[in-house]
Amino acid sequence: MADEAPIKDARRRSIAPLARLFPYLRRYRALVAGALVSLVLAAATTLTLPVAVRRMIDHGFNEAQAGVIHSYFAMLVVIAAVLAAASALRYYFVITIGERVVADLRRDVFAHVTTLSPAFFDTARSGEIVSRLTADAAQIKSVVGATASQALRNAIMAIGGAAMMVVTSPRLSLMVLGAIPVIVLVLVGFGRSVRARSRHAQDMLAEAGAFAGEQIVAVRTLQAFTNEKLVVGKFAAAVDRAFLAARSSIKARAVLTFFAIFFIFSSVVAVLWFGSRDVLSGAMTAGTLSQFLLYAVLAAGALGSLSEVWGEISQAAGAAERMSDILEEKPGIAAPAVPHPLPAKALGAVEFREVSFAYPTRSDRPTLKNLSFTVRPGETVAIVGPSGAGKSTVFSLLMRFYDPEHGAVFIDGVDLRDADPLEVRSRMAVVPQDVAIFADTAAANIAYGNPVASREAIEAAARDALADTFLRGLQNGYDTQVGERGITLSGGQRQRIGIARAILRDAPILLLDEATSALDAESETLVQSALEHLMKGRTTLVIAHRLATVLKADRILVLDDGEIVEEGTHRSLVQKNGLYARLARMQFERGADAFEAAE
Ligand SMILES: Nc1ncnc2c1ncn2[C@@H]1O[C@H](COP(=O)(O)OP(=O)(O)OP(=O)(O)O)[C@@H](O)[C@H]1O
Repeated sequence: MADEAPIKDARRRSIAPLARLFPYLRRYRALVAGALVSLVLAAATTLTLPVAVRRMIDHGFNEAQAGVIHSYFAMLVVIAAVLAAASALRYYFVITIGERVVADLRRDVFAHVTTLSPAFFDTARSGEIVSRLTADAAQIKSVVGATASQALRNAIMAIGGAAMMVVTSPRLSLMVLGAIPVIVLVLVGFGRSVRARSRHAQDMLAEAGAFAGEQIVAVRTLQAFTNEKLVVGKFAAAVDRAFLAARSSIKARAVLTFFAIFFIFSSVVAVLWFGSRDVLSGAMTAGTLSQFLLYAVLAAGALGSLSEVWGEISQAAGAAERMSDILEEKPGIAAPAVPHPLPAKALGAVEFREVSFAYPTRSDRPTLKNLSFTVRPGETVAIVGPSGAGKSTVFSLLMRFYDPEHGAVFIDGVDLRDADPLEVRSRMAVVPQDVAIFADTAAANIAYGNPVASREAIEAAARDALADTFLRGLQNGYDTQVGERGITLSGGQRQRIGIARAILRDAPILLLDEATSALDAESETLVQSALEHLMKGRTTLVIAHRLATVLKADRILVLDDGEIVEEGTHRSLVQKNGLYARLARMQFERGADAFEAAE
């Protein structure tokens, strides 16, 4: 690990990551060709101007050749028209390419992020990933869309200008040539420091963005704990750090610009000084000196802007690298080359065989220890245990969000590691404790369980989940916007949406994580009835927090510290008077009467 950092640093300094964009550019060959043609045309037209100027100075300004000067001006107008058209086309092609490429890149990065396993998200901050999709992508867009073409135009102008300088006066050109190594050295030296600083600035900005994102998502908690001042202070400090980092990068760039322009123009002045002596001695015409000077100014200006543009290009290289880092992130969980198909007719049998597991972020502490149990098709098994016992982890392994370290998990006799995770998950429907509601219509939220479901199917699922009545009561019924920027649903309503989603998914295995938050009696009855409907004919694993649920379960597994410590029915476990009996007395207080009755 230790020697990896310098390699990465060396790689970071280069603009090589931009090469990752070539496959995207290749898709739009016609646009790229159009951009290149108009670019070269614009540069070539500009390069003809000094010749026209020399001719006007040497031949134009005397009475005898008044006709010639008219035709020269007419030609200049034509050149201006070509230059204008070529520049406009270049703008169109180049900006379109930039937008197109970045749209593709954004889509690919987002698509890739959705394939990454939860282990990646355990350590990555979602705000940072969003910043890759927005800030970094915007930076790449400006480079692909404008800076790259500016760089190319300046390169053409610099090379073309230099070539024309040699053509115009080889002697003066030689002098300029002497100055170039000095200039290049300065540019390269400062360029490095500018890039390092701007990368740092970008990192700082991403950090501030991630912090703000986190707080905004949790704004209710933030306000409830009246931590506005604290949080604003922290954000202000983060923004200030980003500003200071940006200022240091700007300073370095300003210094770079000073040296670039000073060196380049002072060498032009020196050349002019020598050239003027040649004109005085008659070795050169005034027009030729003007032509040489104009080429020198064009070439020098182009070099100067190249140095500026270079900073932006390397910034974008940093952005491209961060985006490709995400693209290169291999999903920890992937289908094998030849996935073992699950039986065509799903049974819904589940088995954990000697499963041991530790989260990658806490590899020293096993969360599940040698866990073995089976669930027969159609059976309802409740998992009960103290907080942190590993109940949710069992679900995560079953959905193959993580792989066990030892042992294996089977569905219908197939080891999950041999199957395609998409197929495995498509056999399951999950109702989590906290149902995620997306900013969309109520109908679309239910259809998340099966995006191709018909409107009738959605409404039928809502009826079965006992959500139909309250949905119809909303302002626009099923088409009411819910979630962010829409109406907020109550806990019980969210759960029933979650249940409707699971009904629509119609999967043979059902994973229920009962909400711990207390619903009022009426909501609870509704949710319970909806669940009963959902569980019919399916294998159900339920993390149980309610007496009604454990009473109905065929079997109860009692989990403690990653191990099954007891197993049986409510009655047998209460009689055993072990951990379950203790938990039941504490957890099921609300249903105390029923509890007594069941005993
Ligand atoms: N993504 C994660 N990374 C690291 N550790 C985790 C992760 N998720 C859970 N844990 C840890 O694993 C242990 C088991 O967690 P799990 O969520 O499975 O417990 P649980 O029985 O479902 O608890 P609760 O009833 O409180 O939800 C806990 O100690 C928890 O801190």
